[in-house]
Amino acid sequence: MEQRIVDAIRELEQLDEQTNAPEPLYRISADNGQFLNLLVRVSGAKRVLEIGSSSGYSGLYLGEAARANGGTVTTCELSEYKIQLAKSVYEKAGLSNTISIVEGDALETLKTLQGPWDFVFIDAWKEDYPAYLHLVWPHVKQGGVVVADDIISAGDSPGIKRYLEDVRAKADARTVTVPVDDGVEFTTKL
Ligand SMILES: C[S@@+](CC[C@H](N)C(=O)[O-])C[C@H]1O[C@@H](n2cnc3c(N)ncnc32)[C@H](O)[C@@H]1O
Repeated sequence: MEQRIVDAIRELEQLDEQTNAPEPLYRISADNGQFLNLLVRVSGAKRVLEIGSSSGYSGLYLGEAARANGGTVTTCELSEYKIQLAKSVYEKAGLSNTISIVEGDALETLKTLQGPWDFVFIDAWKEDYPAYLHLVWPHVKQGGVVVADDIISAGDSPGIKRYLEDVRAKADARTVTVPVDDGVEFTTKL
């Protein structure tokens, strides 16, 4: 990975350790980041959507891979603090031409975004996961991928339970839980 992307990743890891940050970052782990980066690379995804940018940490892994594929990342966030933080992080990493932030409530902004999506990463509040699946699935291309985070760590939450029921009930999906870090649900559209 390019040094300035590695530096941006390290900077956010250090910020995450500070107890006086204005808002918790709730970032994925470095292992999960590497996993997402590899998934985007091997799938050749060019149109990547992320729901829940936070500080931009996961976006760095997604953006590096999407750019290698000649693609872009669209990422949704509603916290003003995190939007500004992510923007500066993408800039420092040299990824601001690759990653664009859609500001506002993703439950609304997603209705305005054009698919098709090759790759979708869902990592916002867990109770909204079923709604996100409902909103994005029609816009996921055939052979496209949806990855949802915290499937094991938040497995008791009603949102995650419902998400798993819904995704497993889809006739046009194949899906599996992968125990990387907090656990991700990896789904492809048939
Ligand atoms: C778990 S954090 C995302 C972490 C990020 N993917 C990472 O690993 O760096 C969830 C983020 O989703 C955002 N979020 C929650 N609900 C949202 C909504 N309805 N629209 C947009 N962003 C939302 C929160 O503000 C928070 O920053």
